[in-house]
Formats: sequence, structure tokens, C-alpha cells
Amino acid sequence: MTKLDILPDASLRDRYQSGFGNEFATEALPGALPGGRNSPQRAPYGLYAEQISGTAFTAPRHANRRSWLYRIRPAALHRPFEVLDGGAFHDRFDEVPPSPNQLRWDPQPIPTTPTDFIQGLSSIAGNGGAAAQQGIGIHRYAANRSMVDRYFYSADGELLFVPQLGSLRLATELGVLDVQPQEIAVIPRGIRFRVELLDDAARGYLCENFGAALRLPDLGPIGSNGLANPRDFLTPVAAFEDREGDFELIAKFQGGLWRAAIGHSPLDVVAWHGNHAPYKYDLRLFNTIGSISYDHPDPSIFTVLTSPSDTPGTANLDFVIFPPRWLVAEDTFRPPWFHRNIASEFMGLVHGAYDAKAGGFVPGGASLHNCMSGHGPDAASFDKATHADVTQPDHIVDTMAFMFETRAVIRPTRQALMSPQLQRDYADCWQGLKKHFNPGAR
Ligand SMILES: O=C(O)Cc1cc(O)ccc1O
Ligand SMILES: [Fe+2]
Repeated sequence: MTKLDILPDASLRDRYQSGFGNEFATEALPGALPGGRNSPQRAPYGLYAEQISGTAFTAPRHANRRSWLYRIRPAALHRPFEVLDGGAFHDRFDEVPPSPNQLRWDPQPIPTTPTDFIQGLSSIAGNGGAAAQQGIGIHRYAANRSMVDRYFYSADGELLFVPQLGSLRLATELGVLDVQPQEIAVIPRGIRFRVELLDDAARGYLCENFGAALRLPDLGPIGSNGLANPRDFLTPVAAFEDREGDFELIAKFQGGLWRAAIGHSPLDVVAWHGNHAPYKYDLRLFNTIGSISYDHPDPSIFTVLTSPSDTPGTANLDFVIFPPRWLVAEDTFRPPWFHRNIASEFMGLVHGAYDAKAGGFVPGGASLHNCMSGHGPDAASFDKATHADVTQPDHIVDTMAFMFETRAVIRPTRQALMSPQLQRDYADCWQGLKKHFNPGAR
């Protein structure tokens, strides 16, 4: 597929608005969005006006996020919340002391009993938490049915979806997003939604960001274009459900799950405007930049989105991808080098193979290399790259790996360390790296 085939076309334009962090305005019924004021004495069509803020009211204008919703019933209308056992979905990142070992997991199996998105979530690792308003939670999901008559939101953080198998329909308060593998979606903190499966099964990764909202990285000397271009981010147009029944609203609040009975669909927003809104992005549109002379650059050139921390340049979360690209660097070891980083790296694979690992890192799998833990190409990849003809370009095709990189150590959950998917022999992939040192030869 060429890039042009997947650029937003007319059919997408009916369903989505384009741009990153725009002041969007959309209505599903003509005139539902009040003009000239946010809170008229009586909103059109008998709707309720309601604001949702995603940043402090007084956050700097460039970072300020909020939306105004015009809805059938206000968000306050539901029965009281009661504690719900989240099973394998939680934020308990302090159950087991984190180890400096390199870790890798096989994919989660697709469930054989009816399992929706929420039931299919399994927490693998994380750091920080909702109370600290920093850090991330990393979860994987495997599901075989849509959420029916139940809705979810997280008060703890925004949710970054990375589907690996099967397409999802994210029916949210602010509209409907369809996402397929090689696309990502972000649902902001607090926004209510339901996940439907568009295929028989769905599997993927979910990162909950407790820190500052994801944004596009600054481009510095790259200039005003490149990496993920703002126009390629798509936010849904308003869409509403006017449904009544015995439904369930599930909230994630301070790391725990809660459930409340609700007599109507909370996806009842007829019109909205603002910039606290869900979006999706096709990773195949990423403008990948690399070395055209020598050496392998730091992977920060592959940053799609970043959640800054209080320290400039030191992210709470960087979402980084390793998409198809040409490698042309001369007299260079072209795959990722051997390294130890101050940041901690969780990786996943959506599709294909990763150029630092000849085997063992498979689509749906995951790896974790924490602060200062040595890692890099496995023995087979090292051998291949040291003998490759680097006078010729390499075309890396049919691949999409990604990384959640954080400044704080990523702490696996107990269940992730006990899981049958943990590869107990992962470190063997480096044991074949031989001593080549020969003081007599240069
Ligand atoms: O560990 C990894 O495979 C991720 C990674 C890739 C790269 O090109 C440079 C550094 C890095 O951590
Ligand atoms: Fe790394």
C-alpha cells in the first residue's frame, strides 16, 4: 500500500475531524451546538450543557484542555458506585520488587470463554500512579466479544490503545473511532466509552498515562514538518445514543474499579466543542527520519507522542515506533546498538519482525529492559549485521514495533512474572555472543 492510499479521504471526512489538539466543534443534530456562549439559559433541543476539563482551569493556554458537551442527561445521573473486583486489571506495581533482569513475554492467548475488553485486560507492569499524577500503567487485552450494555471510563489517566489483532470500535461520548492494527487511539481521562469488536477476536496493548496528556514532540532542528504530522490525527464527529435500560457504568478511580447502575447510555452527547477529545492515528503515516550518512541515531527520532514530566526533555512517557524504513548508513552497525539507558523501555510488536531480534519477539509479545539493564541485538542479529554489505541500502519492510519509554523504572506485576507467557530463557538470546577480541589484529 502506498502512503497516498491511506491518507484521509472523503469517506473519513464524514466521520472524523482532522488535526492534533484542535478546538473542534461538531453537532449530530443541526443547531445542537449553542452559538456565542457555552452555557445558554436553555440549551438547544432540551440538552444539558456540561464541561469536562482535562487540565487545571489555569493551565497555560497552549496546554489547556477542556470540552463542552451538550447531552441528553448530565454525567451525574447514575446510581452510587460500588467496588468491583478488577481481576487481572489493576495498578498494583509494588507487589514484587522490580528486578534488573531483561524480561520477555509471549502473546496472551485469545480467550475461549466469553470475554469483553474490560474482562480481557491483564496488567503487566507500570510505575507511579493516579495519586502521584505521574507514571504509566501497561496492560494487554485479549477479548472475543463486545462490551454489551456497559461503559467504562478512567479517572486515573488517558488511555492509549495499540491494537495488535482485530479491529476495535471505540464508541465514546464524543463520537465513534474505528481502529485497526497499525493504528493507535487515545481516549482522554474521564471520557466514557464502550469497546466493540469488529472481528471475532481482538488483542493488543493499553497504556494508561497518569501524567501530563500526550502531545506531539517538539521538532527542534527537524523544522516545521515531520514525524507524526498533526493533520493525520483524527477526532470523531459527534454521535449519540438515546437508549434506556439496565446498564452498567464502570469507573477506574485511584487504581481500583467501581461499578454503578445507570438507566441510560452515557454516550448521549449530541454536540460538543473543545480539545479534550479522543483521537486516532495511523502509524503508517509516520514520517520516519534517520541517518543518511553514518551511525544509528537515538530512537527519540521515532517519537510519535510524548507526555512531558516536570523536567524538560525527560518524558513521563514517550510513545515510540519502529516502522518500515530504509537503512543506508555507511560503515555502520545498522540495527539498534548494545546499550544501557537511564530510561526504562517496554516494547511490543504489532506486526512483522524487529530488526534487533531474529527470534522470540513475536507479534503480541512484549519485552522489558529497565534502567541500566544491558540489552541490544541478539547473537543471530549481531552476526548478520556485522557481515552485511553496508554499501547497499536495506529496506526494512512489513514491520511495526513500538516502545513505551519512561523516566521511572517499570515494575512488573506479580501476575506478569508468574505468567506462563514469561520466557524463562530470554537471556539465552545473548549467550551466543562470542569473544572476538584479538590484540594482534585491528
Ligand atoms: O532496545 C531497543 O530495541 C529499543 C531501541 C532501539 C534503538 O534503535 C536504539 C535504542 C533502543 O533502546
Ligand atoms: Fe533499548
